[in-house]
Amino acid sequence: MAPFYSHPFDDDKLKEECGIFGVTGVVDASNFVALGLHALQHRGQEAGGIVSYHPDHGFNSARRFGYVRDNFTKADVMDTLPGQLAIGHVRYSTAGSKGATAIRDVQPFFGEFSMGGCAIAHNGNITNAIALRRELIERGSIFQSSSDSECIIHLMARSIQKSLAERIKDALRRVEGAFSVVAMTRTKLIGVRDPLGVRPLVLGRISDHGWALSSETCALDIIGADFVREIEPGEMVVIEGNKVESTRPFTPAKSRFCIFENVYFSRPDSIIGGRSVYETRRQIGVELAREAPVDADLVCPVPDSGTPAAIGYAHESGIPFGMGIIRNQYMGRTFIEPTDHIRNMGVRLKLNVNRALIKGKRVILVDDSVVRGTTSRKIKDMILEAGAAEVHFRIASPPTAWPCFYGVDTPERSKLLAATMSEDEMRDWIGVDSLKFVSLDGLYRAAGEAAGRDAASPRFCDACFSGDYPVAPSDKIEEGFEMKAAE
Ligand SMILES: O=P(O)(O)OC[C@H]1O[C@H](OP(=O)(O)OP(=O)(O)O)[C@H](O)[C@@H]1O
Ligand SMILES: NC(=O)CC[C@H](N)C(=O)O
Ligand code: SF4
Ligand SMILES: [Mg+2]
Repeated sequence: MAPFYSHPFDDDKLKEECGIFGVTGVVDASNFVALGLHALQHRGQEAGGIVSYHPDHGFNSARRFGYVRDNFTKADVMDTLPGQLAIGHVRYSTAGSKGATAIRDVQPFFGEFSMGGCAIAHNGNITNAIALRRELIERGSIFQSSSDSECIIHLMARSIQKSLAERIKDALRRVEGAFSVVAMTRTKLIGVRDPLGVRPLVLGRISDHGWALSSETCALDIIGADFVREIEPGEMVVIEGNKVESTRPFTPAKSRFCIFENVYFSRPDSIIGGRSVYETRRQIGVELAREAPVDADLVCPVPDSGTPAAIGYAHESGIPFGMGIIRNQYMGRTFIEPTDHIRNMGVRLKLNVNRALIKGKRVILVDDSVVRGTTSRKIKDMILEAGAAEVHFRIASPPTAWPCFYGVDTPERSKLLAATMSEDEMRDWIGVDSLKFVSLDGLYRAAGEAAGRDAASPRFCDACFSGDYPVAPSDKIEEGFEMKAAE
């Protein structure tokens, strides 16, 4: 077991991933970044950081555990981040330390080079980070953190290229896995997406003088920026003044955007690949209703992430939609609790049954995913206890049977319910009258692929459902992870 990849929450369930944001050409850039990160908070709640540059004050940074709103709204912090160029990161760890344990793992990372400073914020996960770190340490690099992302800074330091942008290219050509990166030098804002474009990254325009790079379009909306376009898979943009220069540093590959962004990670008000995430989710519900109908009295979402799919299911089936489960908006995320006991309680604290609506009804519950099954089991107990006549689960993604190695912190394979049980066994284990998942083809149709999944050349990464990993997770294979056998 690699020491810097293990932590006490390793049995936890599927998580979001990081959010990255950067702006240039605006006064008080760090305040824009704070707003952008606040809009991306759903992608990472462990910690956040901002780096800014001002010609008189140089590079400054602030990194904090916890929410953006609790850290980057205070004058005593924001006053230390002057300048018209800034980037930021909200973290959900996939490598290195977890939770609020090591501030040195909180991004952006910064390096001082002969040609000036450079800060980097990374969303994704480097699948050869252990091998790279080993090699870099053997060759003299002194790591400051346990994060995979820090490899990028050290690879840049070893590059012989003359400009920082060229050094970033050199570094990222050695990196395997998933990366969307926002970086800054003294004068440039830089955005890069890995050749498969697994993680999102978009470009926005602020009035006629500024630019923004963001994980999702919802964070452009919050600062009133206009969405210009997506950074394309394998593309690097270097923004200086009013100029956006685009290059393709990597060997071209067919893009494989993460399909789970559509199901769960991205905010429903974001636009991905020209489609509204909300609409895709609603359409998954429509597909589910066609594939897995059931006679019932009420369709209820597991809020919030199951809501658009439940709306689609109700519409397509003609069964009334109702809020049978109410979410306490002030509850923190369940993931922060360290033990199973408290985590299980977390579901109770966060979600409560609307008894008056549920009593005596045959209820269809729609959730986005089943990972360990903890949530489904708790909710079923709550619904039955409130007097439901029947409980049917409909899930807006196929069974999650494989871990993600590209920027989402999934449990090891043996802890995934679908890795060890058939659909019927899962139904019995959760204890519901019926349990059905949308098919992979149905999910692709909902995401805009009318013909379903093209097995020879799938449009998305769907490895957590299919076991078809577009990039071999070499570190994990070295640790003993077994890939799915060829069919
Ligand atoms: O099968 P499990 O291991 O319980 O995991 C699946 C659940 O985890 C997520 O919800 P979560 O409670 O993490 O957060 P959410 O509020 O974003 O839906 C997801 O939306 C499912 O409801
Ligand atoms: N979820 C992410 O994108 C995480 C980025 C990086 N791998 C980290 O653990 O900090
Ligand atoms: S394995 Fe799943 S969660 Fe990870 S990138 Fe692929 S589709 Fe997304
Ligand atoms: Mg949920």
